[in-house]
Amino acid sequence: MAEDVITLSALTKEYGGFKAVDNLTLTIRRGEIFGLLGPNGAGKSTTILMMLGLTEPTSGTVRVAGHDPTRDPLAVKRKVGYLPDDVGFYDDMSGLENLLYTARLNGIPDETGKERALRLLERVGLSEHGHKRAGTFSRGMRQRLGLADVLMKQPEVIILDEPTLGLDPEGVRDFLHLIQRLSRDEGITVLLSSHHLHQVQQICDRVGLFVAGRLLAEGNLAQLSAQLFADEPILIEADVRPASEELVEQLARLEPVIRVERRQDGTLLLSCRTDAAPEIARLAVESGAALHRLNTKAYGLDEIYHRYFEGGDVRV
Ligand SMILES: Nc1ncnc2c1ncn2[C@@H]1O[C@H](COP(=O)(O)OP(=O)(O)OP(=O)(O)O)[C@@H](O)[C@H]1O
Repeated sequence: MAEDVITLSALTKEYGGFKAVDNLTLTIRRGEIFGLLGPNGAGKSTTILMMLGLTEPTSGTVRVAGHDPTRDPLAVKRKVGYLPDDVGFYDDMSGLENLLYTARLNGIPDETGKERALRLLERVGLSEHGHKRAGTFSRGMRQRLGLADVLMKQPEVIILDEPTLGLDPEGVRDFLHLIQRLSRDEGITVLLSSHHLHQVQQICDRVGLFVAGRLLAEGNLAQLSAQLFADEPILIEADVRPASEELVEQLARLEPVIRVERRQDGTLLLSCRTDAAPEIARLAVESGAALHRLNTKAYGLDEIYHRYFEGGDVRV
């Protein structure tokens, strides 16, 4: 069993009476890439700030790399690299000079610092640009330089807050794969916050879904679906033409049917407790409509995305 690197127990942060993070319990293991996923305002940044010792929990405990960030923020800072969504560099200095500056701030000897900086520039694909002023770097280059920067102190854990913000699709893909390679090659634990389910899912071993300060589910995609849709396990797509209002109402009244949704392409999507396909087919045909297609499908990424990230029906 792998060692736990980050442990959050009943962690809560209140601002006034408002709970930005509500009773969060979560464990992240060494070498894992964990995605902290949730729509804006879900409490991701607040959780990260508590892990870094930059804000104090109202209640509950945090341990990161063997330390309590509230009591010993410096010990955590030595072992944890943090990449905010917009990294600040000295724009008049070159990429390499920025990394050397970080080396000095972290008490790394010049010789070691230079070797490390050159190796990291190469790792993040910036060796050709190391001598250019950081101010001339594109958003994607800045993010890669930011990654090299947090790796200078050889952290055990890196925490990335919305690292793909503002990158184009190709930049997003390259950056995510770079994180994945670094984690695999160097055994670094990665915590990545994002509100892009599709992105997070590409590289994370596990994700935790946050909504309104609470962790609704965690695990890989199949586990998330199982937790989120436990009480409505069957999804049926029906292509019925025409699907009159009256038919939709009749379908919604069927005992196993929890909800009926009319999709943009005109098809119906029915969430059911049990497989109601025979009853759906019967009602459709009795209504005089043509039944073009009826199939059951598994809950997956799209359903999770639709419900929790597109302002769908959020049940907290
Ligand atoms: N210093 C603060 N004072 C009062 N409320 C705050 C403070 N910081 C955060 N909040 C509130 O706490 C909630 C969670 O914010 P947080 O920034 O952690 O969310 P997030 O998931 O990181 O979202 P985003 O992606 O928008 O940053 C929000 O409703 C926010 O307005």
